Amino acid sequence: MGRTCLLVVSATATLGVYGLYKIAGIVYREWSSPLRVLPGTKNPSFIYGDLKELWEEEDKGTSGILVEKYGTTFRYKSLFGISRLYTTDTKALNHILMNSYDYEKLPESRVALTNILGAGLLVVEGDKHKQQRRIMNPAFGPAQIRELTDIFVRKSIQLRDLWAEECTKQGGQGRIEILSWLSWTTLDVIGLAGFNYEFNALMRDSKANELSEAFNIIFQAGTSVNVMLILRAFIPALSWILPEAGDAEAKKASLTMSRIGEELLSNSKAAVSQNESLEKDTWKTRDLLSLLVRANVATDLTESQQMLDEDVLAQIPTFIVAGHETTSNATTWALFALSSQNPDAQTKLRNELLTVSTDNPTMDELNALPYLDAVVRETLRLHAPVSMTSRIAMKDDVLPLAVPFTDSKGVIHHEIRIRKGEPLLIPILALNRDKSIWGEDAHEFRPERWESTPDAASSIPGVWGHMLTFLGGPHSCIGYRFALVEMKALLFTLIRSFEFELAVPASDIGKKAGIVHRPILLSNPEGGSQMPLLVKAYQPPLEEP
Ligand code: HEM
Repeated sequence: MGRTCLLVVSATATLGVYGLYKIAGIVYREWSSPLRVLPGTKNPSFIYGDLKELWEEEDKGTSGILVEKYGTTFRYKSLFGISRLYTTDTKALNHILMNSYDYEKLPESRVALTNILGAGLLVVEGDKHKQQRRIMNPAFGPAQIRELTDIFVRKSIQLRDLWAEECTKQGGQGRIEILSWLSWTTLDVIGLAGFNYEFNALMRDSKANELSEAFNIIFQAGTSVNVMLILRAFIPALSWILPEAGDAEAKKASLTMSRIGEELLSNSKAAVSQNESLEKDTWKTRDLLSLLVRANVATDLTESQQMLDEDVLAQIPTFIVAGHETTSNATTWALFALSSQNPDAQTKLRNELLTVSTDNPTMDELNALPYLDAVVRETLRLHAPVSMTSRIAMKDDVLPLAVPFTDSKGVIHHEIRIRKGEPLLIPILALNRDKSIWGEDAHEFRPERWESTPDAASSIPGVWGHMLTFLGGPHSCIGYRFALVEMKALLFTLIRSFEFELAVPASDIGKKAGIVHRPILLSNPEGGSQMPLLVKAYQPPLEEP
């Protein structure tokens, strides 16, 4: 007993000393932080610092207010008063994004996602990222997306017909919760276009599909990553102390995902090798996975440059995670904006879309519609589904600034020193809504602004559209062309067929910040993510006799 007591006391003492050592390290790092020269916020809370205000900005969709208050580059307080950098300076962000191997994604989120998804493109860094990106880039090129367009259109038409039935059932005008429907549609699309798999998510009566069920268990009904998995990635010891009740179920789901993934991969391989012997015209395998399998065996790659089967497999859940809720939320926000923020734009868009004589447009026909393009751009600027992301500096570095700042001694600084290990925010939405770039009406939904893009926007280091919505640099969204054409196909089909109105007062629509920004009803936040619209078939006006 005496011995056990001694052991407990010495273990507690060791832990105590270790704790003090760690705290002293944090205090010293803060005291010696090069960020101390930056103008700083007032630190409203010792525990939360400015985090509550930052999250509130995200939730209320008022991104950019802190920038208006403190300028382009400032120091905010994170938990327990630790200083962090906040910058919308385009030169600094360009430096971070273009040198993406010196500014990696946070290890905590990478570990959590790797545990769930495997080492797919969303989580790998360094040489492995370069290798995967090189092999996968061609599968996301314009020619490939052109081939996939009829899947986008087919699924949009299926959704249109289902909404028409709903309207009829409800006596003409239907109250439809569009977010769920769009989410089922984009899941079906990514299944077919991503790996030739039919989720049948839009067929609500059919038995839940095995893969989507497994996926829902792991991702809690597709809304957010399992918090416990993230916590255990942060603190691996938790797996020992707190075996989670749903663990067995999650493991089973994970095994189901792996088994189906392996089947899909072997089907893809078989189809690719069969097609290799056919004429190019009869080439049938156009889904992303098959293109990836094909690129992975390309003759200019040595065996060591090729991706391992397990890495190819990891791309299946990666496509689902990255490409499904992002696009459904973006399309939901587009319909919200056209219903309540600018209903005239809805009419103008419909008039343009009705000039097309087919219900089955090609990618080129969709891309030739200027107002549709402007509506998609304006939606992705004002309602970027991923509102911010983060990085961590892998080495000491210096960030150049386009807009210098003045410290408390009146010294002007044209750059900021960054220490290895410094976490950094990339405020996507704040930059997309920055009044100094977009003008005083930056918070308004005005597709016409795309008739002449402001000069200042050209300095934004985004891969597409003078905005950060798909980020920029080597880690930018590989699926942006896919998302754009899918959104266009959906809007084309739905706006031609229906008239949309918000089913609740606009002031009741809020945003729930998360990895993806989702709409909620402020009057009923417990009701979860939703966007109820009143939908009725569009009736063209009668022609004058
Ligand atoms: C409107 C729809 C979409 C938006 C707003 C969006 C946004 C983004 C953003 C902001 C990132 C960078 C995240 C970071 O590095 O922190 C990203 C990465 C990525 N996205 Fe998308 N995305 C969309 C649709 C898609 C689609 C349809 C796919 C696939 C079919 C896809 C696949 C990916 C992948 C694989 C990455 C990781 C790329 C890398 O790190 O190299 N995304 N996306």
